[in-house]
Amino acid sequence: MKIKEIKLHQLLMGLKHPFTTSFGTQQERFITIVEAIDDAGRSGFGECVSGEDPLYSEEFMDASLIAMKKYFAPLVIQNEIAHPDEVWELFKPFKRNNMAKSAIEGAVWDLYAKQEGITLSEAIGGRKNEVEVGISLGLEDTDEGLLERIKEKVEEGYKRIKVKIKPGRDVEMIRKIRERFGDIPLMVDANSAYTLDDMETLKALDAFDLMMIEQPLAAGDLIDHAKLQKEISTPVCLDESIDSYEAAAGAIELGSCRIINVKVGRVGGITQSKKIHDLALEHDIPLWCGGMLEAGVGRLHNIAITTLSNFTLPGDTASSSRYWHEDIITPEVSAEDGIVTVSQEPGIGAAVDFGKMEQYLQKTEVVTAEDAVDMIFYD
Ligand SMILES: O=C(O)CCC(=O)C1=CC=C[C@@H](O)[C@@H]1C(=O)O
Ligand SMILES: [Mg+2]
Repeated sequence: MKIKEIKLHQLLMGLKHPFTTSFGTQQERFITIVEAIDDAGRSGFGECVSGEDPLYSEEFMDASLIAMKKYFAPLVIQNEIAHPDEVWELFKPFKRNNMAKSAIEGAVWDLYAKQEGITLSEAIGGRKNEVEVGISLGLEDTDEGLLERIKEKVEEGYKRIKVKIKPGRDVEMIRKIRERFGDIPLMVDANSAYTLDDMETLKALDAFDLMMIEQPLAAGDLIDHAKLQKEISTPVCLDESIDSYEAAAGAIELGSCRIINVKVGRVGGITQSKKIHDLALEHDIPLWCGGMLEAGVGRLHNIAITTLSNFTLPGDTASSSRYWHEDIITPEVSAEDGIVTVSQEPGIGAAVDFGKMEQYLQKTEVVTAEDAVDMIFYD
């Protein structure tokens, strides 16, 4: 495959409803849509999921944009790529910057699938025609406000409800949810807000028969999570700590978790996600696909990865309309009773709608073959 140029479409999208986690409240989302264009004028799309600030992880959009422009976009233009699995190898000398790598790699995967006339799911090796999805709800100002949101989403049929917790908004809040909604599939995500000093609180959560507790302790930690998992019966699920295949292997070996949330961007792309998938399958660790408040392109990539067999738990990929007044793809992602049907159109399976994108577009930058990877220590 020969990629002629890459466009980086930088969007600013207002969220319909503010999203509050243990580390802050988000009202809008900066998103970069990567468009890789081949000699025949076909386009493949990826989405960069870095945050605006390095709060969820060390990556943030300004840095990702530089990494994409300076290294990863030029590398895929300057090299002939036979299969998208080669992209990770091409990027390998450059450390981390996984979300930037994944955005470029994702566009190459979509382009490859379109060139082959197959769906992205088929290109990855997925088998499902539909996937089950849940919803991730941020903290509300009051527990009553959260209960109202949950009621709405349970009625919409989402297959599980994930709520954010933080110290002071945990045990009592979960008790109220259980009292009101009985035994709905429920999980919590702490975004690394606790330490082992909070063992009493974390143990108290065991009483609520939660599907899992996601990333209770420090981002990157595996040791303390292994200690915690020994003390509680609720499965620990790791998100922020699994930033590579090696981290997944370490977590499995140490017993740091019983479930893994795979975010394609966080682990460096689809090729790495597949590797983690196969490893987890071998060790009976179920997976689900986490969300990063994506626009349509990222949602479609998430759906494609979820079609792999060991993504057995409902993920975060809720309907486009839960986040955006208008998404940038046609048709939008739509969950019916917690089920998303996988499109049979080639590639990501929906059109990027430039008309709709216009309202969010801040800037488009174009990277061509002339934009060299200018490194002092690189030949
Ligand atoms: O996209 C979604 O609906 C999931 C949102 C979500 O839970 C998260 C998005 C971005 C960063 C984190 O706060 C977080 C998570 O930890 O999973
Ligand atoms: Mg999380």
